Amino acid sequence: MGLKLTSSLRDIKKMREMKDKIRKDNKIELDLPKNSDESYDKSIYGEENSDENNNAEFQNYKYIRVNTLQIAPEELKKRLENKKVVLEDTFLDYAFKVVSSPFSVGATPEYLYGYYFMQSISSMVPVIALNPQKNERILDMCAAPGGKTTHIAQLLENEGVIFAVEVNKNRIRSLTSNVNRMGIKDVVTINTDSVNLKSEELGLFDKILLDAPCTGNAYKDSSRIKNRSDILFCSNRQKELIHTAINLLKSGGELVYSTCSPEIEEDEEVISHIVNLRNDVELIKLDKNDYKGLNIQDALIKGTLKILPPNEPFYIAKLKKL
Ligand SMILES: C[S@@+](CC[C@H](N)C(=O)[O-])C[C@H]1O[C@@H](n2cnc3c(N)ncnc32)[C@H](O)[C@@H]1O
Repeated sequence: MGLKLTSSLRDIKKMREMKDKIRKDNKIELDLPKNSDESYDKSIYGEENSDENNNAEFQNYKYIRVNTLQIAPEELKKRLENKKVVLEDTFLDYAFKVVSSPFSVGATPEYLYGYYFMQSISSMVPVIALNPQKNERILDMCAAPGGKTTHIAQLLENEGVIFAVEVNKNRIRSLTSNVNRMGIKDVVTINTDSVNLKSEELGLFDKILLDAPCTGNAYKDSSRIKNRSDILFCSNRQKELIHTAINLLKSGGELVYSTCSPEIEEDEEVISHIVNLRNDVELIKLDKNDYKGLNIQDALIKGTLKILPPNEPFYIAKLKKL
């Protein structure tokens, strides 16, 4: 099955307009390719229907993140290997790629015991970039089903506080169920719209993760149809959310912004918007070399990262409140 990653947005004219718009903002450095816009486009998204991409869906989701609150990675590895699951190491000592398995890895007793979470390796990067530390107050603004909330919790070793906010009532159930399954004790779940969160009610945070609602990607949803109005709707919502996020950060506090959409309007443009509009934020540069084994590169804004096929597409940026 070929995966279509091209779209009208990737028209060269459109790319030029977007770059010009971002280029006008002199606060952030752009990492533009030396060659043409078209080759940048290809280098980001790959060729449409290329053979390389055909196996991508398998590669994306067959990763497990070991819940180190419950079991040591080597112990879980041994248990799964005894059941003929073939695992491969990743750049994280607590995450493995599932090369093959005689059964669904979501249907094992170990999964039910909360020993691991299944997610793409790309979706672990925002939490690594956030670098949560014990005893910090952390806000996860768009939390369900909890892949990143539970990842933050294991790094805090149940010593900290995580406020996990989710607007969708049904999805908050899956968040709560994952938090409980994984034996996490320091998460407060809140069912509300994060745009309306106020520091007067919640206090200020050391770190915030804004894993924003987005139009997604063709790897996650091969039938994904994105149109211009969906992308702009998401982009506007993302800009509102990131404003709220900055308001909720302590001075010196840090925010990681991520999406699993490759669209510039939902990625670079949101960061460009906030950095240029507000005087109380600055970009913290992320280093692609910190994520060995992933197909990752600087995005149009240098120091913000784009993860590319065959990994699940993701955009990650980090900001600091001054
Ligand atoms: C990309 S998903 C988050 C995935 C999650 N961070 C994880 O790692 O499992 C975005 C989530 O944000 C929720 N959401 C959308 N708009 C929101 C808002 N205004 N406030 C809070 N949550 C929102 C969606 O319902 C969805 O569950």
